[in-house]
Amino acid sequence: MFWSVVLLLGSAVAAGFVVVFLRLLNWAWLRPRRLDRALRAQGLKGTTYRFVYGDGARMEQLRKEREAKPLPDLTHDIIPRIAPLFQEAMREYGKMSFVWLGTHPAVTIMDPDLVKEVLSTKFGHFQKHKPDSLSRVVVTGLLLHEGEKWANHRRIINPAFHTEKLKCMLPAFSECCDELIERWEKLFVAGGSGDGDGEVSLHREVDVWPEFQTFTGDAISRTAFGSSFEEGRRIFQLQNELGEIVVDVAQRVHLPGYRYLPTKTNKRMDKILAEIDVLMRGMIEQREEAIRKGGSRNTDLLALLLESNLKESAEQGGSETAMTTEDVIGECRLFYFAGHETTAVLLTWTLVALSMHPAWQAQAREEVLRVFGRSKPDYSGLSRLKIVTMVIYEVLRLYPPATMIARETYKEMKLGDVTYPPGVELILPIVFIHHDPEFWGPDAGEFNPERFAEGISKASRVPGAFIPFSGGPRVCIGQNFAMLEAKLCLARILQHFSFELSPSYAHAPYNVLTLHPQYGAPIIMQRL
Ligand code: HEM
Repeated sequence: MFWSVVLLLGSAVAAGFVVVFLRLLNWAWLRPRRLDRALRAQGLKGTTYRFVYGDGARMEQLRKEREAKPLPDLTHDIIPRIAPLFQEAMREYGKMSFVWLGTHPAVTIMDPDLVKEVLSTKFGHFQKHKPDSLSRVVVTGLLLHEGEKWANHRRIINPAFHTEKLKCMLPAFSECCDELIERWEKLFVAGGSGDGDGEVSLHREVDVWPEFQTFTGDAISRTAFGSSFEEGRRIFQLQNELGEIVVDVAQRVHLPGYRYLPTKTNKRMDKILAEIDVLMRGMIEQREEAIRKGGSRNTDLLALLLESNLKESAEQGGSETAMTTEDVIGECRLFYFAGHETTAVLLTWTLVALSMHPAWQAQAREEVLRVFGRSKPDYSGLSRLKIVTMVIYEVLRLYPPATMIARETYKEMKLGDVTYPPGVELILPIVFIHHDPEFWGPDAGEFNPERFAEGISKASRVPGAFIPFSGGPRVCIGQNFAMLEAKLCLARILQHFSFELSPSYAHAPYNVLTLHPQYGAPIIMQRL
C-alpha cells in the first residue's frame, strides 16, 4: 500500500515535470521554430533565432557601442544610433524582415498602406503587446486597455480634448510659458539670480532639455488639475520618479516577476503608487462633489473627464460602462506619462533643429512677430502660424518622440501577402518610415520644412507616411493638445530670444521610451 502511494505520487510529480518541461520547450524552442518556418515559407527573411534571448545580446551590444559616443557630426541621420539592430536587419534581409525580440519574431512593416491597415483594423485583431508587471507601473489607462474597455474609456475621454476645450486651456499653457520665459530672462542678470545689481549679460547657456521637462510637467499639472495645481505638481514629481525607476530597473534587471519581489526599489514604487492614489482620490472626491452640487466651473482635464463620466453613468445602462475611481486615476496618470515627455522631446529637438538651421529660425520668428508682435499669442493667431507649424512637423518627422510602435497577432491574421500566425510582433517603425527616401524623396535626411508647405497630405510621395501620433482609432488623443502647447511655447521663445547650439552640445539622440538627447541640449540664448 505504502509503496503504491509513493509510486502514484512519484508518477504525478514526474508527469508534472514533463508537462512543465514540454511547455518550456515549446515556449523557448518549438514555437519560435514553428513561427520562423511559417514566416520564411512566405518569403520573409530575418535573423536566426537564438535560444530564449533571440537578438537580445546583439541588440545590447550595438546599443552600448552606439551610445558610447555622440554622432560624428550634426546629421539628422539618427537611425544608426537609435535603432541599429533593425537597420542592420533591414539592410541584410529587406525592409520587411524580422528580428527576434526574445522568443517573439518582430516583423518590420514599412509600407504605409499596411501600417494603416494594422492601425485601423477593428480591435481584437492586431492588439498591443501586453506589458509586463514592471511596465504596468507606468503604462496605464487607454494605453493599456483593449476591446470594449478601451472603446468606453476613449468615448468618455474624447470630449475633454475637443478644440473648444483646448481653447480654454490656453491661459494655463500661457502661464507656464510666462514662468519659463521669466526663468530664462533672470539668467541674463549677472549672477543668474535675477536680483543682482542689474549688470546684464548678452548671452546665456541654457540646457533646454530639463527646462522643457519642467515646462511640460507644469503644463500637464495645470491643464489636468487646474485649481489643484500643487497636488498636480506633486503627482507629477512622483510619476517622474516612478518613470525613472522603471527605466532604470528595465535596463538592469531581466528577471520575470521581479516586480513581485520585496526589494527596496519595489517597496519605493509601491509607496509612490500609494501616495499618488491618496492624492488623486482626494481630488476626485472633491471634484465629484462639486459637480453634483452644480458648483464646478473647472475646465481642466480632470473636471471634463469626471463630467463626461458622470453623464455616462446617468445615461441608461451607462453605469456599467462608466469609469471607476481606479480607472480615472489610471487615465490621469497616463496624461503625465504620455503627454509630458513626448512634448518636452518635441520642443527640445525643435530648438536644436532651429539652432542648426538659423535661416528657418529667422523665418519662424519673422512670422511670429508679424502675427503677434510682442503681445501674447491667442488661439486664432496660433492656428494661422504656417511656418511654425511646418517647422514642428519637420521636427516630428526627423525626430519622432515615439520612434516605433508595435502590435501583436493574437490569432492568424492576413496582412498584405503574408498570413501571420499568432504570436508575431508587428513593428511599425515610425522613424524609419519618416526617413525613407522612397516616401520623402532624395532629401529625406535633410531638414526642409518647406515640404509641409501644402499640408501633411502633400508632403510625402505616398499618403500615410507621416505618423508621429500614430493613426486609426487609437491615434494619440493628445495630439492637438501637444501641438497647441508646442506652438505657443515656441512662439513665445522666438519673440524673446534668438538661439544657437552651445559649443558643448553633443548630438546624441537616444531612445529611452522616447527620443531623449543623451547629453542634454545646451543652447546659447541671446535676448532680443
Ligand atoms: C509630441 C507629443 C506627442 C506624441 C509624439 C505622441 C505620440 C503618441 C503615439 C505614437 C501614440 C500611439 C501609441 C500606440 O498606439 O502604441 C500615442 C497615444 C496616446 N497619447 Fe500621445 N503623443 C504626444 C502627446 C500626448 C499628450 C500631450 C497626451 C495627453 C495629454 C497624450 C496622450 C496619449 C494617450 C492617452 C494615448 C493612448 C490613446 C489610445 O490608445 O486610445 N499624448 N501618442
